[in-house]
Amino acid sequence: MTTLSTRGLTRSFGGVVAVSDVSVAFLDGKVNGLIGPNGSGKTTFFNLVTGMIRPDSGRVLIDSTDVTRWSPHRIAHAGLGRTFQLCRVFPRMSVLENMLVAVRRTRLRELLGGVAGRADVLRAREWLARVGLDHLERAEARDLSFGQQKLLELAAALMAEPALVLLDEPAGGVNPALTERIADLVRELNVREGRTFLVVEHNMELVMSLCDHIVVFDRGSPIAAGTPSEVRSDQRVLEAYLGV
Ligand SMILES: Nc1ncnc2c1ncn2[C@@H]1O[C@H](COP(=O)(O)OP(=O)(O)OP(=O)(O)O)[C@@H](O)[C@H]1O
Repeated sequence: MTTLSTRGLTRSFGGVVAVSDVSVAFLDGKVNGLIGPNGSGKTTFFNLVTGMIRPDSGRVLIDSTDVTRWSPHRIAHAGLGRTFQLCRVFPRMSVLENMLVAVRRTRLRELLGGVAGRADVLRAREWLARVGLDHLERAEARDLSFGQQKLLELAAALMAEPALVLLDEPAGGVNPALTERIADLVRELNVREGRTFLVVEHNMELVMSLCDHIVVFDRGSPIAAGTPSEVRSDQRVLEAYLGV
């Protein structure tokens, strides 16, 4: 099990405090949700915990290890994988190559010039089959639909076998059928393999049906946390969304 928590995490951009004194803990082995109105600091929070940007103050902990100033690469090695809101695949590489690059990025040996091993190719094909993209392994990533690219990005993140997976708007811009496939995959990876998820998502129906535990941000800070039904009936959450 891998526990992600923060203590007093803070980050400003110019005069805007995007993430303000955030101390939260996510639940091991569960699907955690992070929701909040536009601009409430969710993506900045993701970027802070994955080492993409540095906090002004505060700490990020994986289990009891302080990973606050670690590089994204080192944090990935500690078991934390992620996808991006706007999806990051290599457009001119094939689907299979995208999967293998993901492995190489996490392994120094291969960065220094190795060719992907047979075992990696087999594993890549297994993941592609699990996300339903195996028939497209030779296609260039840019020829996939946006939803398929998101599935590819998720499959590539899974090549590193992360214990904890952060998904930034997995359903954003994705059609309902692919959204359902992504949701099924998250459930399966969570229930069968015990992987922990942290999902930022604007699709409330999906968040409420997928997540066990939800943290709600407003103006850079958590204002509520609990089960979907607890959060849904919380007055502060309703006010934040209605902008009252
Ligand atoms: N690189 C940046 N430079 C300047 N301001 C930024 C930067 N990144 C984020 N912000 C500001 O920080 C605040 C939080 O933004 P952030 O993108 O983290 O929110 P969010 O909850 O992910 O929003 P959304 O739901 O729209 O994706 C916003 O006011 C945003 O304008």
